[in-house]
Amino acid sequence: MATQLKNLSDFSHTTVPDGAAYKIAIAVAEWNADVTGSLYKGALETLLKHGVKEENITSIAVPGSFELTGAAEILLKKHADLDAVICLGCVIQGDTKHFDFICDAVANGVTQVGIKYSKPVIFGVLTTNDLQQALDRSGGKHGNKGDEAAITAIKMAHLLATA
Ligand SMILES: Nc1c(NC[C@H](O)[C@H](O)[C@H](O)CO)[nH]c(=O)[nH]c1=O
Ligand SMILES: CC(=O)[C@@H](O)COP(=O)(O)O
Repeated sequence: MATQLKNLSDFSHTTVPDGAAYKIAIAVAEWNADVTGSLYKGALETLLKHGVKEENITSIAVPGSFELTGAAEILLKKHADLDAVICLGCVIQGDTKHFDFICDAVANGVTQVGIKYSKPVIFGVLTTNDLQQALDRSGGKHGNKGDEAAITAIKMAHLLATA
């Protein structure tokens, strides 16, 4: 499987633009808080490492991943100067189809919000079969999806500013 071949958070630091000029928001779901807390820590540290100023980072928490779409809408409607929104969550398969509905809703929802506001809305949501897969991707052997989301946000903000 692809993920067994590499750490998904490996990035060439020379290809990441300087984030000093960008204002970025992070929306993080509280469901599976141990996992999403690690995603958030990784995203925040990565933004700071790549030059985003602490005063230019806005963070909000929402109950679950399903609410991330609403969070992105609220943030971009209220803060027109945002350059990107990072949405972090962890959806773990249970016994019913609820997992499918949440995953589809948040993936499609954040996509539509990004299109609506012409701003990068980054899908940093783990959608896993079990807790171990989530732990492996939030600071474990397969890296940290939060790091990846932060790098993506900076790259897309740079693209928006320079295209
Ligand atoms: N089971 C998970 C949820 N469920 C909650 C939903 O996201 C939502 O808050 C609820 O349906 C009310 O609208 N959320 C996750 O983020 N992760 C899960 O595993
Ligand atoms: C993704 C979920 O909502 C899930 O954790 C809920 O579990 P279940 O499908 O057993 O109700």
